[in-house]
Amino acid sequence: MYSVINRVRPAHRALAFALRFNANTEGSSCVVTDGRRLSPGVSADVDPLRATSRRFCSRTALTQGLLFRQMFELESSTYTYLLADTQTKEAVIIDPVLETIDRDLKFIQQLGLKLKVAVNTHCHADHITSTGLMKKRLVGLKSAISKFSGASADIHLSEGDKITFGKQYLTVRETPGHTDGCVTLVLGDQSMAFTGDALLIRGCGRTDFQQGCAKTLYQSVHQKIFTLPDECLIYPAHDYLGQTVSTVGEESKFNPRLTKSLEEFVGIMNNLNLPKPKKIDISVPANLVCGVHEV
Ligand SMILES: N[C@@H](CCC(=O)N[C@@H](CSS)C(=O)NCC(=O)O)C(=O)O
Repeated sequence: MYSVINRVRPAHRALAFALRFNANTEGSSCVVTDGRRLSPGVSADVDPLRATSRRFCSRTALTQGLLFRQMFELESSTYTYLLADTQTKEAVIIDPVLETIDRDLKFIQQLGLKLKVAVNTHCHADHITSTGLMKKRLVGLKSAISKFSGASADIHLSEGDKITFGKQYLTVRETPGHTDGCVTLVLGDQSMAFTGDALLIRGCGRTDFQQGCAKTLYQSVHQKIFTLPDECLIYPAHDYLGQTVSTVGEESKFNPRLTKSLEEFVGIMNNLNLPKPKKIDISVPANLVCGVHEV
């Protein structure tokens, strides 16, 4: 971990430390960003140039018997989540990244967890999943992804499926639009939702490749995420501004894209003009085979 942090720019290093040491605690944590340009339709409420002094809520759910960790991968700004039952030690990892496999496996080993399932919220375009390699390193680990993703996995998920670990479980809600195979994973007591790229904090996943469809995404978010309790914590697959967590209540009130009408939303999404992810041409083919393409 230290060697990774030492190779990066000072602002990134500070962000990594802030996320490692301050996230997942009660109250709020100070995080730092590197002044990225905001995408069209993304709120300027979080000014990246002034974000060094901003504080972001990082409260976690208080579900009894749940261990929860949010981990960050710097290059793709991806969040990986680890959830475990504190009694049985059975665990699930969400959206693990190839570059951070050693960190994640070391952490799992240190905490004495039995990792049952590695689940991807969708076939990622910007980074390669570590799921396939993790399966090679952890006997009995199963991979899971939506049946609509087109990707190979041990478990193909569909609406209403439950991923259990000890007394805890995640329920699958299909939330297509960024890709056909996007799912949101909701903790059993509906206190947390892992939204992948469907809903980001004050943003959402782009809809300009991999079967993306703005109208479908709008309907997914409104029907499958905004119908969760207002207090439900939102944990996305990415954040580019140092934000760590939001809630259904906040996003349904303040999300600059998804509070618009369907027509306005489609207009915003069709005019984002974002450069394509740098690693898309290697990530997608690799993620279609659990990240082990030509490995
Ligand atoms: N610069 C990054 C890619 C950034 C990006 O396109 N992010 C995606 C999610 S990963 S496919 C996205 O949906 N962004 C939404 C937005 O509004 O920014 C790279 O080169 O990898």
